[in-house]
Amino acid sequence: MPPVRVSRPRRYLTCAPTYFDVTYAINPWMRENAPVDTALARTQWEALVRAYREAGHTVESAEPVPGLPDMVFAANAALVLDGKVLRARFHAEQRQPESAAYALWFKAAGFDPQEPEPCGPVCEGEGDLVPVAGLILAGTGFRTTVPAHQEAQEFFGVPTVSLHLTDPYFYHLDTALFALDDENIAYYPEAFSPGSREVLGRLFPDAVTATGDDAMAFGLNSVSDGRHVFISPRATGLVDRLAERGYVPVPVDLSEFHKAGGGIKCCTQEVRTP
Ligand SMILES: NC(=[NH2+])NCCC[C@H](N)C(=O)O
Repeated sequence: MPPVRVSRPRRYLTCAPTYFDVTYAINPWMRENAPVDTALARTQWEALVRAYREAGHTVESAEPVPGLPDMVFAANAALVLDGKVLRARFHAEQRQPESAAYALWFKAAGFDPQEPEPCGPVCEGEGDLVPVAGLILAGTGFRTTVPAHQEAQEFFGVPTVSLHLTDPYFYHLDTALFALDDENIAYYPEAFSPGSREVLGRLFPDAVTATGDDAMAFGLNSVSDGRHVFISPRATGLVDRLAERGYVPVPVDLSEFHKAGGGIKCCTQEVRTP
C-alpha cells in the first residue's frame, strides 16, 4: 500500500490570460504551433483556478498588462521563500517589463520585493528555481545563469544546486522537474546533462521519473500540494505512476498554453510565507 499523502494549504499567485497570445518565438514550442484560441485559453485557465480552490488553496491574481502576452506565466516573475521576494530579470526583451508589473502586486500585498540590478544575471524566478528538501534546485542552460543561482543562495541563505538543461524543449527547469512534496521530486532525466542526472540520482534516489512522452505532454510542469498533483491529463504514464505512489492526480488540460511553451506550473507562482 502506498503511503497516505497529506496536503498543505498553499497560496498561489496567477495572472489571467486576458492578453495571452503567441506573438514572438523565444522557445521551440512557440515556433511550431497554431494560433491561440483565446476563449478556450480563458476557460482552461479558469478550470485551473477552480481546481486549486476546490483543493482548499488560496489563489490571487496580478493585474494583466496589455502587450505582455506571456505575463500569464506567473512562475517566472519571482521566487518567494519565507516571505522574501527575489524578482526576475528576464532573458527576452519582450518579457522584461513583467518583473516590474508583478512587483506592483507584491508591494500591494505587503511584500518588499528586492530591486534587481539592471545588468545582473538572467533569473526567471520559479521557472528555473525550485525549492525542495532544504535546497533550491536551480536550472541553467537556456535562461537563468549560474551567477543567478549564487545570487539566490546569498539572498535566501539556502544552498542552490546548479542543474544543466540540455534539450531546448525543456528550456526552464520547471518543464522537466517538479517538487512532489517537501522531500521528493518527479523529473525527466533526459532533459539534463549526464552530470546533473547523476546529481539528481544521488539527491533523490526515490524520485518518480517520467518518459519523453510524458515530458512532451507537459507532465513535469505540474503543481503538487503534497497530496494533489495538478497535472496535464495528456501525461498518462506519469499520472499512473503518481497514483501508484499515493498521490492524487487532478487533471487540468492547459493545451492552449502549451503553444507558448507553458503549462500548469508556469501559470502558478507559489507565495511561501513563514
Ligand atoms: N515557468 C515556465 N516554464 N514558463 C513558461 C514561459 C513561456 C514563455 N513563452 C517563455 O518562453 O518564456
